[in-house]
Amino acid sequence: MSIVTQPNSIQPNAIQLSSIQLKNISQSFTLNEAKVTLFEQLNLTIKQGQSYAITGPSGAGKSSLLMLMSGLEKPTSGEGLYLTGNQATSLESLRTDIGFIFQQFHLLPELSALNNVALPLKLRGDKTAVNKATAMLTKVGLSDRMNHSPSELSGGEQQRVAIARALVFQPRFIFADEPTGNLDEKSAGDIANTLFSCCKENNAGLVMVTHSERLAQRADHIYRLNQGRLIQDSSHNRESKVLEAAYVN
Ligand SMILES: Nc1ncnc2c1ncn2[C@@H]1O[C@H](COP(=O)(O)OP(=O)(O)OP(=O)(O)O)[C@@H](O)[C@H]1O
Repeated sequence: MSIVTQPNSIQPNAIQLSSIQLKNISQSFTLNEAKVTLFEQLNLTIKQGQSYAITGPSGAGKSSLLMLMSGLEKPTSGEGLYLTGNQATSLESLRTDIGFIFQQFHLLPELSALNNVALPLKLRGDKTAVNKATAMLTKVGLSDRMNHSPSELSGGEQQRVAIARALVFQPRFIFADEPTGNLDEKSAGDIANTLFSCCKENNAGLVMVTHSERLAQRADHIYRLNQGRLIQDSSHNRESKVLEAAYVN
């Protein structure tokens, strides 16, 4: 194990950041007796504290890949590992440490925006759930919409509630499927700022599936999924040196 420290830092509380490792992952489906292979033998490591964009044509399998790396679905073959400190566990144990922003939001229709956002905290027994949810909704620009139900909100506003819900309990990893898909350019920029700043504040890993080249360019790493192959854009690598320095291997 090697520990790299920041200059002038005080030992020994090196931050132990987690990572997600996909090893030789393949995913295929049988549709009308025909086998459809999305990808084969794919390898990828996601580090806490880094941001990743996954781009590629519609139907390439980007959302499916996001579901696999977050442990919400299982691959046809291959292995997914969640590495924390010296421990390697299956991706199922990642569930309590992730915030997921779904393409279709998945907000609970009978709850207000405030209660949708407070829910993950309440489920964790946090007595300050409502205060934290209020602060998070204010951060995403919805301070005047807290008591509205999802059906009373526009698509873009529901998107922001979903983002607030994913960020509010400070998860180690955030997975976002088209997080700015329903937003105008100004709101998309604002939401991207919130996503990146919250991840930075909490040292969270961020993995986004997006068709927006502008959003992808803001990530530390860009991957393109096309015809079953995942290729890193090697001309684009903005890996955060500060976070890397604190990374424990
Ligand atoms: N559980 C499933 N059973 C059968 N086919 C599936 C399943 N999940 C995904 N697919 C198929 O896999 C393909 C890839 O879907 P996916 O949503 O991952 O693509 P995508 O790259 O995210 O597309 P988009 O950019 O349009 O959202 C699609 O043709 C989809 O119908």
